[in-house]
Amino acid sequence: MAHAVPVSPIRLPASAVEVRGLTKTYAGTGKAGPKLALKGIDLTIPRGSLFALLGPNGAGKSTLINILAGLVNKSAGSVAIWGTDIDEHPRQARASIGVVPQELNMDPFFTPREILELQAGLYGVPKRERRTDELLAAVGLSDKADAHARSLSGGMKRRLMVAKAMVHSPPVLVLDEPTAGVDVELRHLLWEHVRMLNRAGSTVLLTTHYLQEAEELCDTIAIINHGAVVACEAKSSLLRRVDAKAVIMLVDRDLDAVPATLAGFTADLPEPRRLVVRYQPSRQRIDAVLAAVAAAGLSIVDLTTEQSDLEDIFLQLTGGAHAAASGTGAAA
Ligand SMILES: Nc1ncnc2c1ncn2[C@@H]1O[C@H](COP(=O)(O)OP(=O)(O)OP(=O)(O)O)[C@@H](O)[C@H]1O
Repeated sequence: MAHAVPVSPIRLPASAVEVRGLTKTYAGTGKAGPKLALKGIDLTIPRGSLFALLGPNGAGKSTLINILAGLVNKSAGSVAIWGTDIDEHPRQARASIGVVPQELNMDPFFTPREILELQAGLYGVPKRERRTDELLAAVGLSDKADAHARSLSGGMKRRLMVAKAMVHSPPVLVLDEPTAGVDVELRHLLWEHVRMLNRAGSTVLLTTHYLQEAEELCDTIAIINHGAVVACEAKSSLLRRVDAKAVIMLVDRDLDAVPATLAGFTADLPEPRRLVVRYQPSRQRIDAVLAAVAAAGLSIVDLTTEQSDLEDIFLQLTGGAHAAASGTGAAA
């Protein structure tokens, strides 16, 4: 009688990346003394997440990414990528991660197909397992497969870099400033592409100076400042951290001053008919604001509300030492 062979479940790591007590001190050069770039950080990147790493210039983002990529040696602490310790099994750890660097470094005389084939060779991917055509199609470059890389636009080159980082099918993909310097339209295309990769199962870690990019694209956000992690949590919980909302009302008559009925709130009168009332949603309700306006005998003609965004939280957590810009602007 045949016995059923127990099927062993595929073992997936609890988290995509686990960083514990990670420290990096760069040796001093010339007059400059040693630089402590990472101060014993702990960081967990959940499996399947679309994770943003934010921080002002010099915070330590590139240092962290370069350690993950095996390009910079850590001074202390441990790093596991897809469950593999980078010290114990460096090759296996490196095979679990694909890094798209900021600079578009590629040989201009090779074609996208050749670039992907070379990269696959570098990672020892056997010919029959290569997915060159599939990857070119995935990044929308099938029709450029045999064109010289120098003839590609900046956006095409960036997409080719993403394909290049994926030739060895790493479960973790790191994108360093993926949309730096690209126009708004292309940025949206790249975002869509990153979402698609994430839906297809890749854990994506990206660094960005565009706070809007992190807010729109990512589900988990870490902020580092001066080599330390100052926040690492789900975007929704991070956004709830700043407990402040504003309600802006246009009222039916001119006022000389903020009505006394609004004494329990922080209120301004920027124009005779425009009242701005700030409140803390955790302990105050918008009904109370509206009731206080009604109690002053005013009718509301129009009303809008404003909520704190990632920029407020970023500035609060990094000490505002940094001129962040929202919208399409850069935070650097
Ligand atoms: N090779 C190096 N030698 C000495 N110091 C370095 C070296 N690389 C980085 N640093 C320093 O380490 C700190 C962290 O730098 P890092 O490049 O990791 O920051 P970052 O967050 O990536 O900044 P940016 O947003 O400007 O890219 C900075 O003070 C930087 O000057």
